[in-house]
Amino acid sequence: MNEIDFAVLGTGGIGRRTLEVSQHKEQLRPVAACDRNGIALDRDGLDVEELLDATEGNIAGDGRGDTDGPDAATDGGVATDSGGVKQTGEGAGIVASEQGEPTATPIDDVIAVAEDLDAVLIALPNLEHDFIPRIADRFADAGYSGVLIDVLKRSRVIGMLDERAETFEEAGLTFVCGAGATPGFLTGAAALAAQSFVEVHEIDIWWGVGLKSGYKDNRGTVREDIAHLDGYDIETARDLSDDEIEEIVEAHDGVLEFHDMEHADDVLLERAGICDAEDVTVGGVLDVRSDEKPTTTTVTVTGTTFDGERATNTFELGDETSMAANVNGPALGYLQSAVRRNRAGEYGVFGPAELMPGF
Ligand SMILES: NC(=O)c1ccc[n+]([C@@H]2O[C@H](COP(=O)([O-])OP(=O)(O)OC[C@H]3O[C@@H](n4cnc5c(N)ncnc54)[C@H](O)[C@@H]3O)[C@@H](O)[C@H]2O)c1
Repeated sequence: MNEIDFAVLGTGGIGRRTLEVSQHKEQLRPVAACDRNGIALDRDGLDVEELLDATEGNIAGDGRGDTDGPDAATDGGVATDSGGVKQTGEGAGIVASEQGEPTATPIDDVIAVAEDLDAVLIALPNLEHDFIPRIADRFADAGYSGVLIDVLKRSRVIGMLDERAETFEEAGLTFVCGAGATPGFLTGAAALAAQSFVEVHEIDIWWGVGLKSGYKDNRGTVREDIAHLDGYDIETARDLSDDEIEEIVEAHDGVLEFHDMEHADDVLLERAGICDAEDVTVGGVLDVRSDEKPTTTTVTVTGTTFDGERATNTFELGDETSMAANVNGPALGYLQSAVRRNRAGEYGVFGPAELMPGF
C-alpha cells in the first residue's frame, strides 16, 4: 500500500502514543499534529521523538475538550499547571516542541492543509457529544475527501455521525467511528467471535486498565470514565476541577470500577447486525496507581449455533498489553483499512465491527 500521510488532532495520553505507535508502521507518515495551544506541521514527516520528548508530562489541557468560542474549536487558552503537570519548555503541550507553533485555531490550521492528508485521527476529549461530529462537519465543509477516524466512546455520538453519512458520501469522506479499544478492537473481536452462532444472546466486555501515569497524563480518558461512576454524568464530570478529580481518585484508592457503561460497542454491534444493543454490556476496572492491569480484559459472546448448541466464545487480551497498545494499534489498523476503502471510492460512516483493521 502507498504511503499514508496523516494528522493527529489532540496529543494527550492517546494522541502522543498514536504518533509513537505509527513509528513502527512503515507506510504511515505523521505530517501534522495539534493540541489546544499549538500545531506542528512537516510535510516530510514530523520528528516524532522530539515531539514526544517535548510533551512528556506536558499535555495541554484539562481533559475537557473545550468547545467554547464562535467556531467551537478551541478556547485558544493556555493550560495551567494545576494538576501537577510538569511544564517543559515554554508553554504547554506542542508549543514546547521545536516543531510547534502557537495558534488560537489549531483545528482550522489542520483543516487548512487537509488536502495533503490521507487521514486524520481524532484523539480529542469527548465531553460534549457533538464535539467530534461538529469537527467532522468542518472538514466536510472545507472539501476534505480523505479519512476521518475517532476513538470516541459514547454510544449516542454514533447516531449523530450516522445522520451525517450522506454529507460524508457527497464529500468523498470515509469516517470510521469508535475505533479505539472499547469501542473498537473489542467490538471487532466480538463481531468475529459471533461468527460461530446463528443467534447471539449476550456480549459482555470487561476491561482492565493499569495507568500509572494517572489523571495528569490521561485527562480526557480519566475525566470521561469518572462520568460513569454512580452520582456523576458527563455534565458533572466536565465541571470537576483537577483537584476534585484527584480527590475522587484518592477516595477510591486509585482503583475505579465501572458497570453498565455507555460505550458504543452496543450500537456498533447492532448496526453491524450482530445483536441488539441492549444485549451488550460493558464494564471494567481502571487502576491509576499501577501499570499492572487490575483485571484481565475479556470479551465473551454467548449464542446458539446452527445445530442448536448454546456456547460462549471468549477473547482475552494479554495482561501485559497496555491501553496505549490496545487503543492505538487498532486505531492505526482501522485507519489503514479506511484509507484503502476511501481510495476504492467507499465513503460514509463505518464502525469497527464492519471492517478488519490492517496491520
Ligand atoms: N475507545 C477507546 O478505547 C479509548 C480509550 C482511551 C481513551 N479514549 C478517548 O480518547 C480521548 C482522548 O483522551 P486522552 O486521555 O488522550 O485526553 P487528554 O486530555 O490526555 O488529551 C486531549 C488532547 O486534546 C487537546 N485538545 C482539547 N481540546 C482541544 C481543542 N478544542 N482543540 C484542539 N485540541 C484540543 C488537548 O490539548 C490534548 O492534547 C478521550 O475522548 C477518551 O475517552 C478512547
